[in-house]
Amino acid sequence: MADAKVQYLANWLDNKTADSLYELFQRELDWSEGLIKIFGKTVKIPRLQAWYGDAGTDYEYSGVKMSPLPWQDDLHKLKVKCERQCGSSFNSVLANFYRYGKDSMGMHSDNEPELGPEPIIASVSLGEARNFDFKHKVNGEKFRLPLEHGSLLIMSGKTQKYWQHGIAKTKKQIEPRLNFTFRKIMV
Ligand SMILES: O=C(O)CCC(=O)C(=O)O
Ligand SMILES: [Fe+2]
Repeated sequence: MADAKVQYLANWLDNKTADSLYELFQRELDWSEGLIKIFGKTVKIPRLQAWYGDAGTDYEYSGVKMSPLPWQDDLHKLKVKCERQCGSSFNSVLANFYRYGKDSMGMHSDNEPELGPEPIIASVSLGEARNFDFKHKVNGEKFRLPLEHGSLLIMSGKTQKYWQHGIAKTKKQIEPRLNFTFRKIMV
């Protein structure tokens, strides 16, 4: 991919760990129906989500101000494992719970000013594999990458500047998927 730095590590978590975290995070995290503002109207987003992070890492997301919950222990351990892998530090995570095929995430870039000019984002996936779509903002080039159970995707460099990404809906009968995108918010 031109203008991007993307690394995909399949089976980054061994299967046993991935299976147990998949169960544990569904149970233990404080999932809620997120809200966003579209043209001044507040609407539910098509998935559940939860923000965890260090105190003070407030984040404005699609017009809605979010304050992080304090780290859950296992999530904090996963953060440390991502930090070791990436050689950089993270202070917050957006957790997403795609309950079924019609849950999705629209095309976007993680390019909020709080993330700095070339953010490193570490994205852990658990459960049903879902397609991660990339689209180049200038030439429209596309890539599709299924994010599998236990995988880690690292996006860095100019990826957010030049590419959008998202999770499309599917009509297939599928199991839930969890995703965790660890970020560093400049405070
Ligand atoms: O679920 C995914 O893999 C994508 C999540 C994402 O793009 C985000 O949280 O910004
Ligand atoms: Fe994203």
